[in-house]
Amino acid sequence: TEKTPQRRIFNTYPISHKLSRPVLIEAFAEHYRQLAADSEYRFQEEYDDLRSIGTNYSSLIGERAENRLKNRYTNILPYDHTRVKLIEMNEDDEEDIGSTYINANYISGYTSPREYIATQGPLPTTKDDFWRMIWEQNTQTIVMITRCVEKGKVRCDHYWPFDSDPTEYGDITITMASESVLPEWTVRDFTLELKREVRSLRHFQFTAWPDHGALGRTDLLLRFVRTVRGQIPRNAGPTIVHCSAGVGRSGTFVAFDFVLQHLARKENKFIDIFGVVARMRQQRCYMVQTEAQYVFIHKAVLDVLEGRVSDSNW
Ligand SMILES: CNC(=O)[C@H](Cc1ccc(NS(=O)(=O)O)cc1)NC(=O)[C@H](Cc1ccc(O)cc1)NC(=O)OC(C)(C)C
Repeated sequence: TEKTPQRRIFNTYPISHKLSRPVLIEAFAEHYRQLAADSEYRFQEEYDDLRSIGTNYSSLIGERAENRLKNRYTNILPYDHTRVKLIEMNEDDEEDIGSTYINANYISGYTSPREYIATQGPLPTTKDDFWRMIWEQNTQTIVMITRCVEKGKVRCDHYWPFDSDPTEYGDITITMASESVLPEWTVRDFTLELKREVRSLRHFQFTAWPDHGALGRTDLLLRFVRTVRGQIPRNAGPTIVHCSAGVGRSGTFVAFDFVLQHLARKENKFIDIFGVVARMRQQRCYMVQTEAQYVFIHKAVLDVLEGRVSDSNW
């Protein structure tokens, strides 16, 4: 009998497809419409395809018994391969991994492989380590996307001074130089001092985004991201982005900031939100933690492309 021609069936995407799904910018509106059709069926499908990405990476240091109390949530641990290591404090020869541990990961961005550090909201027991990380990483911008207490639950320690009195966090003295409270966010300027060296840092706290919820208004996120992006010093180390767990709202902020930087370059003809989130998921677990946040990123990008919200860089 005539041999049936062998049809090669790809039951698994080639790796490149699995981790990226670029869309022509001029076709993005139609792409969004298709994903949103039938009660967002294809958004759900695409978000489900992200679930397994990154789950093969280990979090052995975060799982250690001596580090258990340094984690805010039992299920949100930093991957070993991208975790931020605090510089050794003791002189002993053997490495004391516990003294170098903080629940934080480097996240690559549009201009640098360590453009951001995504981290949990500090705990009372980790806020000194948090400031130590900021000093060691030469961070000059903190983006906080949570309130300390939401719906009666503590989401983050008040890890900065309550007033302008200099306050010590370990070896570092923090002084609040100014505080500007706006309807949706607060901007604070701090000075940090260690062994007579003084540095400055700007703290942006977005206060209008409930945990596990979607923000709803894309113009708010756009204005906030642009405000922050426009004030990050060029010579600074990684920008710290945190919420309560450092994955949902933080991941949404980072993804949108990345895409806006990408769109600002006219030579770019494609946009790959799936690929941006997939890459972040290989660096920190659950980045963009809900499907609603994933849809929200798309809606915010669509609104920018269609001019419903103005972004002068774009
Ligand atoms: C869905 N909620 C969670 O997964 C949170 C961690 C978390 C993730 C994301 C966010 N949003 S944010 O990243 O935007 O801050 C807040 C909190 N985890 C907990 O509350 C976990 C329970 C849990 C929930 C879901 C799960 O799959 C596994 C374990 N509880 C927990 O860690 O309990 C403590 C705080 C008493 C130690």
